[in-house]
Amino acid sequence: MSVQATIRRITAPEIRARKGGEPIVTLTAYHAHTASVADDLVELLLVGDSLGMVMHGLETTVPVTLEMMILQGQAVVRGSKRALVVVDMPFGSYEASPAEAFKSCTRVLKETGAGAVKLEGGVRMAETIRFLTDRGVPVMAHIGLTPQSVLTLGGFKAQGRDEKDWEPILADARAVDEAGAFSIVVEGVAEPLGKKITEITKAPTIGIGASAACDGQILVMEDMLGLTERVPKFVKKYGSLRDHIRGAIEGYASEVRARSFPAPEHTYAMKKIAAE
Ligand SMILES: Nc1nc(=O)c2c([nH]1)NC[C@@H]1CN(c3ccc(C(=O)N[C@@H](CCC(=O)O)C(=O)O)cc3)CN21
Ligand SMILES: CC(C)C(=O)C(=O)O
Ligand SMILES: [Mg+2]
Repeated sequence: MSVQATIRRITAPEIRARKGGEPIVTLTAYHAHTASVADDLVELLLVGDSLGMVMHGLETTVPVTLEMMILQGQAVVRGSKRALVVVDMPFGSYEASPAEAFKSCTRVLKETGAGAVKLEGGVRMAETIRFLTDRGVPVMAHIGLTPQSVLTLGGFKAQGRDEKDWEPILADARAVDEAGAFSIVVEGVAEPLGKKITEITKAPTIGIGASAACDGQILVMEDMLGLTERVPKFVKKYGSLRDHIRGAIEGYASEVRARSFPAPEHTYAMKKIAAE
């Protein structure tokens, strides 16, 4: 058996090679259970810092910590076998310098077993993306609507809906592409801009609220399952888990109240005493 045979995961270079090919199917996952359900149906699982909003009820992703990302990254790696696991770097863990980013990113890769990291920012993060990729850290970039900048942007607002705003976003796309990102998340941009970014980059684009022309798509799993209470405009619900869960809990509650649960098959009988 070759040493390679033990590596069954999809790798960052394999995702990179998908540019212009079959669309790359990706979702977020925060836990072992959701990771294991989705693992063989998607190519890539992102442990998004959106977990702060979705799992913890925070208003933004700003308070999310490296410890939170590492804990859920470990869970997703344990729950999956085949998908490439990418962990979002949280606000404050990578922006100050390439050296600080390297320290935070290698901590994530070592402690979780994930195959890559993602960080937000274009031109301003290009030097860091080059520094990391040159030193063995595969980086997924994230441009357009970058939620960690919500405090300076003044809200989660779609970008590039006026053509005069395109140039800085196109410059971001070029910068992260040339810096060696293996793929680029393009979030919350006008549809023609999402298409244009996809046309000018060598790395595959993963759209969320961007364009069907992107090389792949991502959604927050809880959003598309219909589990999240409020969702952005770009979400399509492919399920209605909230209703499904409520139905199950109503069934349980009524049977507990009627004393019809637990039934005999859910209880332990006494051991039979051997005849004397
Ligand atoms: N559940 C969830 N889904 C996400 O996709 C997601 C998160 N949380 N948290 C992290 C970021 C934040 N994201 C967001 C959050 C809100 C809007 C939003 O409310 N947008 C409005 C206004 C758009 C505008 O004015 O331009 C919308 O109507 O979609 C968009 C993206 C995307 N990410
Ligand atoms: C929505 C994706 C791209 C993300 O960054 C997250 O889930 O945090
Ligand atoms: Mg994120």
